[in-house]
Amino acid sequence: MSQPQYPTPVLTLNNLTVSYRQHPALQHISGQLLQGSLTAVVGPNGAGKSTLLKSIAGILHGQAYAPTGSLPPVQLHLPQQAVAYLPQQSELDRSFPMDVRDCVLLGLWGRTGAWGTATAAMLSQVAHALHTVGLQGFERRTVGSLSTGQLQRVLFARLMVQDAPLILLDEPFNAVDAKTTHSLLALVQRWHLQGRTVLAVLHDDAVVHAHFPHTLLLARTCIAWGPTAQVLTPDHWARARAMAEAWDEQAALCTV
Ligand SMILES: Nc1ncnc2c1ncn2[C@@H]1O[C@H](COP(=O)(O)OP(=O)(O)OP(=O)(O)O)[C@@H](O)[C@H]1O
Repeated sequence: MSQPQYPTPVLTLNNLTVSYRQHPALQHISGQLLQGSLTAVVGPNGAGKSTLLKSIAGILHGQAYAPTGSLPPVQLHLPQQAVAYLPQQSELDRSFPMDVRDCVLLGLWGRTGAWGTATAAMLSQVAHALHTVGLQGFERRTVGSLSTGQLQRVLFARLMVQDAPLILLDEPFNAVDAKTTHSLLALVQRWHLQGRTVLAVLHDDAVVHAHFPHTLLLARTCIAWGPTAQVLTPDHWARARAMAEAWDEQAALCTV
């Protein structure tokens, strides 16, 4: 008799709360990401979307905790190395003197080691990834000389070689033209079909409706999380915007 197939969680959030210097940025987020799911994270500016991704990627500069309960606030059911993270471009130092090939090779860091040499197989993986994103021949260009869209393609090539089961994308299509967005969305779709789990911060509801079956709507707390059509309703957005209007960046420090 065959066993029933239960969806496997790759990530559980247990009452995740994050504060930066005692100012809360996220509060009481609980839920699970199931293996192979494709989920958008949306919400007003300052809603805590990037904070959520950084908490999962393990690169948070704030404090993450669970105010109640004994479980860890972010429970990855995968090793941390199994998580690939694409930061917002504004967080990258483009003046760093690195060429495109080395930038993509960083995705293989775990296999080359800090001072390791890239093998012919690795270089061929890099060439293949650059070809897939339409940047063959760009290997020796410095990252600082690329347009925003070209750099985003390079970073997607890096994610490809990283070959991670959980992929976090922070505003992957920001300042990227429609043609590039279209080809990067095709890559996201391919990752989804390969069974990878993808969580992406997005600002364009039309893109979310068209390509992301699940959505988490954040306004420092969870407004709704589930099938996209049930989450992106006018009522939910009105609640999220009303909460955003009430945020006070100068509020007194939380001492609880
Ligand atoms: N390193 C930090 N130090 C102090 N406060 C921070 C830090 N990072 C974020 N914040 C604050 O936390 C809150 C949530 O920020 P976050 O960047 O996570 O929101 P977001 O939803 O990604 O916003 P946006 O849509 O504008 O990118 C904001 O009030 C922000 O100012």
